[in-house]
Amino acid sequence: MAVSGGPSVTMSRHFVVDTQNVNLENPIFGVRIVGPSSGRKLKGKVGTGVRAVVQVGFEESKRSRNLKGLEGTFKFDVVSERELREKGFLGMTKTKLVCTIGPACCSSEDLEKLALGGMNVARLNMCHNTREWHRDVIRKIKRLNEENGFCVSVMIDTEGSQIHVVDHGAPSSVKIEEGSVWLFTAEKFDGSRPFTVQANYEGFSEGIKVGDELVIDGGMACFEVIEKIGSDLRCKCTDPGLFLPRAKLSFWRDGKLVERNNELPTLSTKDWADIEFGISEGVDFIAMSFVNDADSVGHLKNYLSTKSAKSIRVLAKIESLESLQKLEEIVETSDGIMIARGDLGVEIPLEQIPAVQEEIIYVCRQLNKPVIVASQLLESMVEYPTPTRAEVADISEAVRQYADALMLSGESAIGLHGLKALAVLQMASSRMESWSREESQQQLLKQRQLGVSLPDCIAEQICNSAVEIANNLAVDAIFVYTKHGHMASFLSRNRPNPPIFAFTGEESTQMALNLQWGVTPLLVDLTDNMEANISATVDVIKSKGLMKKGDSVLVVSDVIPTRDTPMAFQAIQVKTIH
Ligand SMILES: Nc1ncnc2c1ncn2[C@@H]1O[C@H](COP(=O)(O)OP(=O)(O)OP(=O)(O)O)[C@@H](O)[C@H]1O
Ligand SMILES: CC(=O)C(=O)O
Ligand SMILES: [K+]
Ligand SMILES: [Mg+2]
Repeated sequence: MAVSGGPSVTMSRHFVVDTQNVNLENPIFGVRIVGPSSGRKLKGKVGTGVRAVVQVGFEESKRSRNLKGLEGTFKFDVVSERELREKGFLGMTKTKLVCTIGPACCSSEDLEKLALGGMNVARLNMCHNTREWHRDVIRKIKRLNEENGFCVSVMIDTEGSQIHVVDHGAPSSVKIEEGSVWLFTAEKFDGSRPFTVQANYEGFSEGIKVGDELVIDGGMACFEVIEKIGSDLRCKCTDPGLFLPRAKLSFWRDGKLVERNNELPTLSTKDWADIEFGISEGVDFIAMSFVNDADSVGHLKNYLSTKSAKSIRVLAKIESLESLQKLEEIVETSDGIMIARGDLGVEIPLEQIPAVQEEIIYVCRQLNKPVIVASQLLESMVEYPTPTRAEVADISEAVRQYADALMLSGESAIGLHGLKALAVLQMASSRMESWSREESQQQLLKQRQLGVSLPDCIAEQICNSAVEIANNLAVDAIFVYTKHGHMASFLSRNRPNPPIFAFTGEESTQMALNLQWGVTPLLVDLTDNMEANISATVDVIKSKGLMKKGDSVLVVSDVIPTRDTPMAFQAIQVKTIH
């Protein structure tokens, strides 16, 4: 969609940068609008070849005269390139897809199919399988990225500490009849002992009283505690159902959860060993299970920086009652959030999950952290080749709420139709994205100002305004040049209509941005000369035939101070392609 002959716009209106909350210690701060005749206010139609520039900085900066050429060139990952070629800018999917890798999809061929199917992040759940198995999968993914031109990030998900069943006397599920009496113990037993269940943690019954309710997997079956013998519990089934392997145990009293995770560390000795493993294998994300407070997240982040692994992003999994109570501080401290609805449903009544999900997504957007909606999105597809209508509605709701990413668990890890499930995720999210656009439901967020320092405030406001401009002008794409990904992430936070192409010189930034809504991260050697960076990247896309005359892009760049440009500034430019 070219802007040539497009809507008449009063450029100056869009470029108002809200400086109300900015601490204006520096009096030279201001907005400069550069039109075709520099210095004059630009008013009227945006036509082909017209370029408008807004610069915000501490003072008008000197243009670098050192027009060095671009050192390197960038490569599209094969999936983004194909998607752009097939569907055009507006057709690119915004919602990111995470797939859990398990025995059903761990061969190189399977992983390649998932990558081609749109997997942005591969998740390895350290609860299962051996470290050697995980290492093998990580290396296969890295090889595919390198040799086949994919861009798939790797996430490990810690096992965490949780009370669950180790042994219920059978390899798969066991039926629980109404009225049957079972012994729950932490002691290991050999072979099969009927009506006996081993829990993983010897303190599992601490503080539990006769009369408490024991709930299996958030409602798969219920028991009443009828006797306490030492630390063992004798329980009578009040609501029949099933024990699955690793079934989770929660205790309830007077309709309220008996909170108990405090006794267990968020990161166990095994988790620390898995984290070491993740660092040595160069993973991009660590998802921390059963986070209860911000301190544990901060602790892991500090640890990673002492290990020179600061670029690994830490995602806090929200799956306990306690984490909900401390949501804001956890979101603030972490690099992103996973709404782990599976375990969350064990800790809070199921009917609260939809509202809690919406609230978490809202808080994450406010604080500008990527958020993944996880678990049971397409549960029926573990077995069946088509989803239920309710599942499609669930996916659509998460997309409508503007979650950054959706995650498959068992659907890809052990399911019979993992690839199909991925296709359903992509189709359903892409449909809802375009619907949202058509319905123009995208009002700008009533945003909280996040920046504290003046440069941070400027970057944030620039991105908010840039998205408004991009939507109003209906540009085809937004280009952002970014080192650490902050500007790209602020653009994504505004959920713009056009796709965001984030050019970065840092591989860790590229891999981290893989999780952010609407962002296609591209690795490129950036020089200090932003004009040269812009024209070189545009040239590459043009030379691939992915952009044509009349297409328009909005460019957001961050010029870092150098000897030639001693002042840092950010600029928004709208360019049409000749
Ligand atoms: N690496 C693996 N090896 C074997 N089975 C796996 C593996 N990863 C996942 N699975 C299987 O897929 C199912 C769903 O996987 P997933 O990791 O999402 O479980 P989960 O219980 O929801 O996650 P979490 O333990 O983090 O709460 C698991 O129950 C397990 O049977
Ligand atoms: C993903 C996960 O950990 C859960 O849903 O519990
Ligand atoms: K886990
Ligand atoms: Mg979980």
